[in-house]
Amino acid sequence: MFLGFDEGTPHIPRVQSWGKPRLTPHPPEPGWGPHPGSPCSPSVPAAVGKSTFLKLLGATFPRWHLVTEPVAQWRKVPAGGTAQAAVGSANLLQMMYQEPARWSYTFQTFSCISRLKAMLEPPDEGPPETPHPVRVFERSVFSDRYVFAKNLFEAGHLQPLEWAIYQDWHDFLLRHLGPRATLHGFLYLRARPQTCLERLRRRARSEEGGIQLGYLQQLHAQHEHWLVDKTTEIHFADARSAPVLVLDVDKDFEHDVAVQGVLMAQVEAFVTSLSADTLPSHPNPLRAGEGAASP
Ligand SMILES: Nc1ncnc2c1ncn2[C@@H]1O[C@H](COP(=O)(O)OP(=O)(O)O)[C@@H](O)[C@H]1O
Ligand SMILES: Nc1nc2c(ncn2[C@H]2C[C@H](O)[C@@H](COP(=O)(O)O)O2)c(=O)[nH]1
Repeated sequence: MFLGFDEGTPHIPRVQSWGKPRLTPHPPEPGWGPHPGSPCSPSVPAAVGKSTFLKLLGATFPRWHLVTEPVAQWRKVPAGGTAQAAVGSANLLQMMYQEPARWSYTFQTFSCISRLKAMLEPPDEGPPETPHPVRVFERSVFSDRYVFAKNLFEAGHLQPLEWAIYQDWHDFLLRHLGPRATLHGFLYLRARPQTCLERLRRRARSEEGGIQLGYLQQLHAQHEHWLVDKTTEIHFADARSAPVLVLDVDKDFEHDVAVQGVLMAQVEAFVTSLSADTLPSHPNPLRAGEGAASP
């Protein structure tokens, strides 16, 4: 997940999501993803519990703007020149899992662009007295590149030429978007690959029936290299230096109010520290009545 503060909206931080979620704040700088007032995003392997976690964030911090992953778009891409998704649509997620060597590059272009669109979309206008103080993205353009695309390349599903082209346009777009594509912090929802596999089986999404533990282990390792060991080469200074909050979600937080309280308090403290570090003149984005549930 990525966290950020909303760009252009004073007093709004942003965050990104994980493996799949992220956070960012948006004022002079963009991104919860990468910057204060820009977004943040959670980063997580598949089926770690991002969506469940985002719902909890939404219930605890109702004024935060949460941006979910556009997985529905990937399952129904308008195809054959028709704009009617119901007639003539392609399930790109399924195609990528069934024939990764053929469809991985196409998938990564579509997923990355759909993530960028979500990031650049201004948050819904609320009443002026209740601006969104924080934006959280379920996953980001950084997970797209430094987890999924990198992993597909290393697994041999992206050809060296495809990987080079992907990185070229990814660099170009992010450099030109500058602060608009920045995230202020990352939430890393960490669980054992075996736990993710159990949750993935429980979710039972038809396209994911063939996913094996080995694939989730690869995604887990990519997250660890990027966010914990810091051995992945990150080509953007803001993303490289953005703070990371590692949250242990291996335990069942879905049905445990005490664990939920602890997690929400950790996120609240992290976002507060982001605002202080990255937005010196930025008022505390967490206002009365918006605190996390007590542990
Ligand atoms: N902490 C948790 N403990 C137990 N089950 C969970 C937890 N988080 C999610 N789940 C369950 O695991 C499945 C996948 O969760 P979901 O939030 O959809 O994952 P993601 O969005 O990361 O793919 C769902 O059935 C959900 O109810
Ligand atoms: N090859 C890629 N697959 C991706 C990417 N982002 C997400 N995904 C897959 C993983 C899941 O099967 C599904 C939705 O994710 P959940 O987080 O809900 O488990 O999409 C990507 O960039 N590349």
